Amino acid sequence: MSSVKFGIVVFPGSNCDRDVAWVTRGLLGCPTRLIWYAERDLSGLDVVVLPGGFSYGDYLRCGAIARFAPVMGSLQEHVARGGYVLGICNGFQILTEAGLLPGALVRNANLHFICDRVGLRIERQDLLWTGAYPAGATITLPIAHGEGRYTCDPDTLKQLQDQGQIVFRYDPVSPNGSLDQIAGLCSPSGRVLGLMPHPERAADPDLPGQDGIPLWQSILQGLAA
Ligand SMILES: NC(=O)CC[C@H](N)C(=O)O
Repeated sequence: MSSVKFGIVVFPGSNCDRDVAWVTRGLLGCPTRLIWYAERDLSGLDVVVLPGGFSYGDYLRCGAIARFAPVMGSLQEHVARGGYVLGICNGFQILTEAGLLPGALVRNANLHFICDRVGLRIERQDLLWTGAYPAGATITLPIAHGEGRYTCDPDTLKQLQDQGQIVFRYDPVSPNGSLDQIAGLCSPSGRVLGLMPHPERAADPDLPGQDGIPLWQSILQGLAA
């Protein structure tokens, strides 16, 4: 039993909240609280997860409405206090819409929803999220999105590159046309991570892929230290 406390925000239309809870509570044995989007209490949580799904039916743009949910004000405060946030897929989209991560996720280059397993290169091993992966690791994780093509202006891209904020790159090919093969990035402090692939769908020993397991182990190792 680990004492790392996870919160998972549930928006109307989230569909990966219970998958994340299955990993954090079921497999890792960590205290895990599901937090309805209208709540504001994030006290006592180490890591807040924004899960994948179709919040508000993906109307306007994925994540564009969820960013106005009451819980998002508390999430901003959680970040300001130095708390950790993990945005997976729709969660990553919500983080960019909320300005907690730079840039935007727009329609896949082929205009199709892509459900597949993709290769990824892990660019940093010094973060809370990646410490348990071997240096230079390439892994395979599932993706399932229609708006996963990362884009930003040239100055922002240079800043992301210079500050080492790009954590995951598609390798060898980007399935969705993402700028600079970007699949996941972090805030300058490294405490906020967003990624399009789904590490929670590659953590159960009964599933064919388990390359998500080290991401969850990294968090436990980092916060237990
Ligand atoms: N799996 C997800 O979180 C999907 C995100 C979003 N609904 C999209 O299609 O891009």
